[in-house]
Amino acid sequence: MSDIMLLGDQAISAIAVHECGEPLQDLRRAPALRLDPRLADPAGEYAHLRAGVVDRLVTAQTMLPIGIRLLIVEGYRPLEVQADSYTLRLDNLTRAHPHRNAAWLRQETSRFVAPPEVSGHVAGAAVDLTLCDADGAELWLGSQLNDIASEACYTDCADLPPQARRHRNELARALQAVGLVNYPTQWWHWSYGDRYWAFHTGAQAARYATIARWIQPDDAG
Ligand SMILES: C[C@@H](N)C(=O)N[C@H](C)C(=O)O
Repeated sequence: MSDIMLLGDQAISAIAVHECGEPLQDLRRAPALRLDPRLADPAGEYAHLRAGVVDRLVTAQTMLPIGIRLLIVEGYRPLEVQADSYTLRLDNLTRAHPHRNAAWLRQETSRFVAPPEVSGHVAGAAVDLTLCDADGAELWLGSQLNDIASEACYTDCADLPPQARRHRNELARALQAVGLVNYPTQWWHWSYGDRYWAFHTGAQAARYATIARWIQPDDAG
């Protein structure tokens, strides 16, 4: 697991961003995709993603075996929410490793929580998702989504039940076919158009910049 390019690496923050201007789309109005409410916020921000990401997910779903669907858990995340969880994890790691320097702490924090300035969720570019059956029952992919307590969160974890491995492979095949990139410390985290995606695809720049605060159309006036 040591050769993973972490989100806190300078190679990621050095990548330019050329905002393409694509809007966020509300997945609650995209019936083709099933949305899981476990992280729902009152404004429905979690249910938003850039339109180009939504289109790709819809196509990816058609590439899954019959009877299996994507289950979307979290898309857009406000900057302040990302900043709070980054600071919380950094503080915990600093307490646990008081002799480590700032660079090491930043890298290790980013193993599971992105620095706010490079976060794909804050750009509407990253999505946490899993698989479900035709009735919406979640499939087992080897760990709970967002459970980072065991090695099973790593996408390539060797020690998985065969069916969980099969499901992970099916998810990866479909999402990679439409151009999404996985963060290898978390099998559920995929993105398109953010800096991490640009790094891995060789794109000259990321397509989606940070959206600090998403404003509902009704609030805009
Ligand atoms: C905190 C976890 N759910 C997550 O989203 N991690 C990624 C790497 C992020 O913070 O962007």
